[in-house]
Amino acid sequence: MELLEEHAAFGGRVRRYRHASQSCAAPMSFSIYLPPQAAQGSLPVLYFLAGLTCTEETFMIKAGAQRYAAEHGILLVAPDTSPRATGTPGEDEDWDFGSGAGFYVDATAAPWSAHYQMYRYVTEELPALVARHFPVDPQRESIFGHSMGGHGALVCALRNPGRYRSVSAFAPVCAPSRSPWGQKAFSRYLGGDEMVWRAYDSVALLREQKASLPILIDQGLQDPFLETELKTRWLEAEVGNKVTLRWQEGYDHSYYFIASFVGEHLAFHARHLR
Ligand SMILES: N[C@@H](CCC(=O)N[C@@H](CS)C(=O)NCC(=O)O)C(=O)O
Repeated sequence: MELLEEHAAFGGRVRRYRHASQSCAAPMSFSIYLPPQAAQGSLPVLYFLAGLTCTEETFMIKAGAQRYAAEHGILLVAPDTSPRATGTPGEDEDWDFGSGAGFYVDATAAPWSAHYQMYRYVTEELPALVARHFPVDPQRESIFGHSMGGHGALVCALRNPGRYRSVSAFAPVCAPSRSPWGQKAFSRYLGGDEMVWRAYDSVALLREQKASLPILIDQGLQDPFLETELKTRWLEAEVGNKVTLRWQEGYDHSYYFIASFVGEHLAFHARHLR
């Protein structure tokens, strides 16, 4: 692992690393926050998956989560949103597909399948790497995310019952199979068979969910993507009884919204990670 930068924050350290990823057959970058308690022993770990156009830096810079992670003694890990500069033709043409838009799936369709293996990266390779290099208790993991990353967090937790103690999301893409962003990404990463898409669709997964899982979702009512892309009302109608969904009046899709509620999300995860 190559350390790219390091900063003191709230008595702990923010670090950014690059490493050779096996899953993505490419270099991948991630940020980590080590709270002050990391000097004393192993801690619970909370993964954050970011949205379209974001990198491993966005959440660490904009969400203001370090204050709360230091308070609760939780280690934060934020991966990049896709592999980059893989040489895949077309990967930099769209802001909502390819680079910065891996959608947390394991691509099965060429040419994307060679590098775009973000589901495996986030659920297997990165946690193993983090456990090897940092003082984490791998039995105490939770996950959260925003927009495309809210979709990713929900899918990772719902597909691995018992693995994550809790999951939360800010403005998640709840039903990518019904959203233009999701349809564009899934048809190119996974191919045209919509039955296959279900394995990465939170509403579909929640319908079949059996094991109980603490799920918190915050959604702003002034979010410009709410009706077209996020399909939160569809989630509420279909499986609303399985999640705690909070509608937040006046809030939009930005990191100002995330920063306003990130403390409550950290407290929610801290309760389940104890
Ligand atoms: N294409 C638009 C929308 C992209 C967008 O809203 N991205 C969200 C995630 S879906 C985000 O977090 N952007 C980064 C930021 O706000 O710092 C843009 O680039 O402004």
